Amino acid sequence: MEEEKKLARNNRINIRKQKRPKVCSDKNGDGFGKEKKTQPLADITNRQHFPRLNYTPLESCAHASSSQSQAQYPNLPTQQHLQFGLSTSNVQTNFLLPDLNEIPLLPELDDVNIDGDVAEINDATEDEDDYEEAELTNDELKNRCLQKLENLLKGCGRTLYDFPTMPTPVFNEEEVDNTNRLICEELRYNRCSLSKEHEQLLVKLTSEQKLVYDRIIKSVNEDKGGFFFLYGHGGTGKTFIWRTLSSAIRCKGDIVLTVASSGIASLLLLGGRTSHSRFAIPLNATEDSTCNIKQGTPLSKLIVKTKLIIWDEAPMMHRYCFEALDRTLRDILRFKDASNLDRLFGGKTVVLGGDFRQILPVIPKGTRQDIVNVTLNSSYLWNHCQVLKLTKNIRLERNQVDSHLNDLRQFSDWILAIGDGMIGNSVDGIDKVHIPDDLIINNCDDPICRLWKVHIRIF
Ligand SMILES: Nc1ncnc2c1ncn2[C@@H]1O[C@H](COP(=O)(O)OP(=O)(O)OP(=O)(O)O)[C@@H](O)[C@H]1O
Repeated sequence: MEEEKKLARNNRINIRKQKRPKVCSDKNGDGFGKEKKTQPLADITNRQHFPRLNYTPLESCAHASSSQSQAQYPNLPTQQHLQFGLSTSNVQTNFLLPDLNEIPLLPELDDVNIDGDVAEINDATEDEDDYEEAELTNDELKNRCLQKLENLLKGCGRTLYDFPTMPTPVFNEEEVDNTNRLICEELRYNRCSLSKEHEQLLVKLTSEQKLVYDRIIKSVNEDKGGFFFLYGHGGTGKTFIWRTLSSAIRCKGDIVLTVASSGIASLLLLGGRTSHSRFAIPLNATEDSTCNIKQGTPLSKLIVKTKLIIWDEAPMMHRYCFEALDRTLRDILRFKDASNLDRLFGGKTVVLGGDFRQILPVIPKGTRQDIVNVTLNSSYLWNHCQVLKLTKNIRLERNQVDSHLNDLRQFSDWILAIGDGMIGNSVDGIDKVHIPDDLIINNCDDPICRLWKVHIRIF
């Protein structure tokens, strides 16, 4: 027993000390004992399957292939399972990239694609790789691979520039920050299917929806910033426009942040979050509050890269929340361009949406005046806001077969008229609205049961 433990300990030590793999497999996978050949990087990257590969850090390849070969060839000494070597003192270029074709033990390549789960194969890189699923072009994939190698080498006090035959990565500000989990999450969408979705949604837009879409997309494309409010009552297609806008931008590999004032509303948005959670808005925002986002953090980098911010159900939020976001974006984005300090939301395109007839901010025991004072349109921001309107209730129009369509139309018009202050008399500051008889449940023993039956009948 002691002997076995000693042997195992020696094996581990030998593996760690090993500066380069002593053996590797050949094309047939059974050629242990041959020296590893040096291959130019281009031979490897130009192979047909390469674009489908998720890049895998060297340690992962070594780990994955090593454990699989152990499963297949249990009788081989442990060292012979290690197929790649990366020494802290002596890195050989021919070991930097796994020779994927020539190592059949490196698991099924079809499983290791850009949508795949290297992380599942390799526990060691689970945290690191599970967000690296953004769709990449061949060049981006190659560059990421090289960036990762460069980072690994830097950890060893070396650099790819030490190896003249190796290509070098491009690191620049606009480059995808693949260590930023927040950015990677926002780039994870399937661009191809989003592009198709966008085409389908775009042709369906009504003329007033198309006008709204064009205004916002123009602002995003020109990158000059803009502050919009999309005003439309229920069923006019606000969510439909959010989907069209976000698919248009995301299918190009750009970032849209979709938030809503409430958790339930955020569920209707693809990638939606609550605004408090996404922008770290203080729970009790005051007149001078800023969001809890520090310069240089992953969240601030995500915001810098964002093309469009969509904020649904905005009217129910206290105006201090929007003002806090405005101050924070100016502060973050002034480092990109000093003039952003003087621009609304730091020059980002921000679209809020909702209906002021619906829920307004809740002020405990507040008067009407208190509530009006804290709504968005009492903010300094509102003076700079471009209000876009949707008026046609598409939800109703799509239900033309519904035998209760007329009832629904009447009810919808009546509710809107109340919201617009067209119905009701003001007596001593209190508005009184007459409810039509057909909407009142009279003479009933069990009103809740009756209401339930009526509700089911109509909807
Ligand atoms: N141009 C369109 N073509 C086809 N269907 C549409 C169109 N616009 C909206 N719809 C449909 O109408 C319904 C209502 O739209 P949507 O949910 O976007 O409205 P909304 O303004 O967000 O409503 P609410 O405020 O109640 O959430 C949805 O089923 C949506 O798919």
